[in-house]
Amino acid sequence: MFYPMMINLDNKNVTIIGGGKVAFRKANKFLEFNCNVKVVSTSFIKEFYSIDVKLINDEYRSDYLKKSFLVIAATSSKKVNEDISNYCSENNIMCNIADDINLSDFIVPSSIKRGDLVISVSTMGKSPSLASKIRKELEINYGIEYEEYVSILGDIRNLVLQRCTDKDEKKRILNELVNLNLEELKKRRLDYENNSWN
Ligand SMILES: C[C@@]1(CC(=O)O)C2=NC(=C\c3[nH]c(c(CCC(=O)O)c3CC(=O)O)Cc3[nH]c(c(CC(=O)O)c3CCC(=O)O)/C=C3\N/C(=C\2)[C@@H](CCC(=O)O)[C@]3(C)CC(=O)O)/[C@H]1CCC(=O)O
Ligand SMILES: NC(=O)c1ccc[n+]([C@@H]2O[C@H](COP(=O)([O-])OP(=O)(O)OC[C@H]3O[C@@H](n4cnc5c(N)ncnc54)[C@H](O)[C@@H]3O)[C@@H](O)[C@H]2O)c1
Repeated sequence: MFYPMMINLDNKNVTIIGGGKVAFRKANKFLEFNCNVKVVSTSFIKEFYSIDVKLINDEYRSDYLKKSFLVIAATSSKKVNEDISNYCSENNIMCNIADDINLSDFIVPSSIKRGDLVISVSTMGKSPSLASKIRKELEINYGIEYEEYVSILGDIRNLVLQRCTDKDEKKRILNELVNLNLEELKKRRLDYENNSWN
């Protein structure tokens, strides 16, 4: 079973083997999470040349996986993908094998990111198409305005945690904040910055 968790990828090395559309989709997604992405492949689709990743035009060799925090095998060769999986398990590197969930230590859910709001959907590999369809529905329901909304919630939460000493009161305020709209939330932040509680 795959356990959902959030991994800190700040400045971590992610290595992707393969340069097709699957590798590109994964590379592009990782870039949203502030890590160093290296892609090794015998060919690259043109989209790779306009994103901020290190491209190495070569066949897979295990040397390329050294010092990787995460590895994605997305070549069109089942054999190469299996070799990558074997190297990773022998060397305790977490890997995702794009054509074999059973060889994967982690799988990539479909997700949307609105600043610090991240919503992920997985079907445990039963239907990536359904995960993608639900992601598209979420994109409509949770628009870019959520970026600011969550950021303000974070500001207010810090103020409440600093200034409110009663545990139940703290919980009540934090739970109720999410029912306010953006404008009400901005006003509340101002109120709390000026130290008035209600
Ligand atoms: C979510 C998403 C994230 C991403 O890749 O970034 C993702 N697949 C996406 C799309 C997609 N993938 C496929 C189709 C064609 C329709 C179909 O086959 O169903 C479509 C639809 C499309 O293209 O629109 C084919 C496919 N996928 C896998 C296999 C191999 C296998 O089943 O073993 C094959 C057959 C390959 C073949 O036959 O050659 C395996 C995996 N795909 C996963 C993730 C993991 C499980 C996620 C989950 O929990 O459900 C897992 C297990 C491993 C992994 O990749 O991490 C991304 C949607 C992004 C978005 O749009 O939001
Ligand atoms: N997980 C998913 O979401 C998903 C979705 C569709 C397909 N797949 C699987 O992912 C894999 C890749 O799919 P794609 O559509 O991107 O394929 P693709 O054929 O477009 O790309 C494959 C890439 O692998 C590279 N490659 C092949 N052999 C290599 C080697 N020895 N060393 C380095 N690079 C090598 C090729 O140059 C090419 O860039 C396939 O196995 C496919 O079945 C996974």
